[in-house]
Amino acid sequence: MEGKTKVVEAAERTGMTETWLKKHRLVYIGATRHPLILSIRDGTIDLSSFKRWLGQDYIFVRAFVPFVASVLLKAWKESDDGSDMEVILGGVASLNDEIAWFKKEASKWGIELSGIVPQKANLDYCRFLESLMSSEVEYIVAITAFWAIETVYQESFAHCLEDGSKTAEELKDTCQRWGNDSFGQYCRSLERIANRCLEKASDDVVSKAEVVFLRVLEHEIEFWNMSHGET
Ligand SMILES: Cc1ncc(CN)c(N)n1
Repeated sequence: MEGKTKVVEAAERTGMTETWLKKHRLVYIGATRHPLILSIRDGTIDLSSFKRWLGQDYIFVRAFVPFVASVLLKAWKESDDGSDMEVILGGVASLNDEIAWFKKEASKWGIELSGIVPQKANLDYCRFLESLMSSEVEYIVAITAFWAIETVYQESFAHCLEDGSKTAEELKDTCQRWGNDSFGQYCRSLERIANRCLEKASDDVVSKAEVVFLRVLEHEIEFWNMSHGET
């Protein structure tokens, strides 16, 4: 009987990310349909907001690299599936391209990246990433955060490329960077890893992962809010 209960619990856990996305729908929409994204999509974006976001995101991405490296290390030590490492390594490779892209894009917009001062929301987000790098944080919790961080950008920028969007030509490259199909597939690979791990995790670890998922969404909203220039 006890064995049967365990099987049922595991089945209920299949697709935990889907459950969370439904449960926290409003916050998820806040993160993926932020006014900055909507203004890119409807062509009304104020370019100074876009440039502020670009400069801050370059700083964020530099801090994101060691976080992803820490997830890779956890996968190597804790994962029961060797192919996780390859997906995460693909993420590291894409961040290498991302950094080069930021430099090129900044020069296109006349932004001096070395002069950017990180804003509070950015520092808070980077500190949060750093807390997840601790060896005490389980792989499952870290991979959940990684999936959520990448997926928010994928869903946000893909929205600016959908039929009917009026995204300016000069911003399409930015939207393509995260909104393209192959980035979408990579996010779904991360989601599959997270779900597979969550299925086998203890209730305690699943709760920790859910809290971290929500905190990622909140940090992403604060991050977009910085583009207003008030923080
Ligand atoms: C804030 C933020 N979140 C996510 C991503 C996607 N790597 C990003 N570049 N910046």
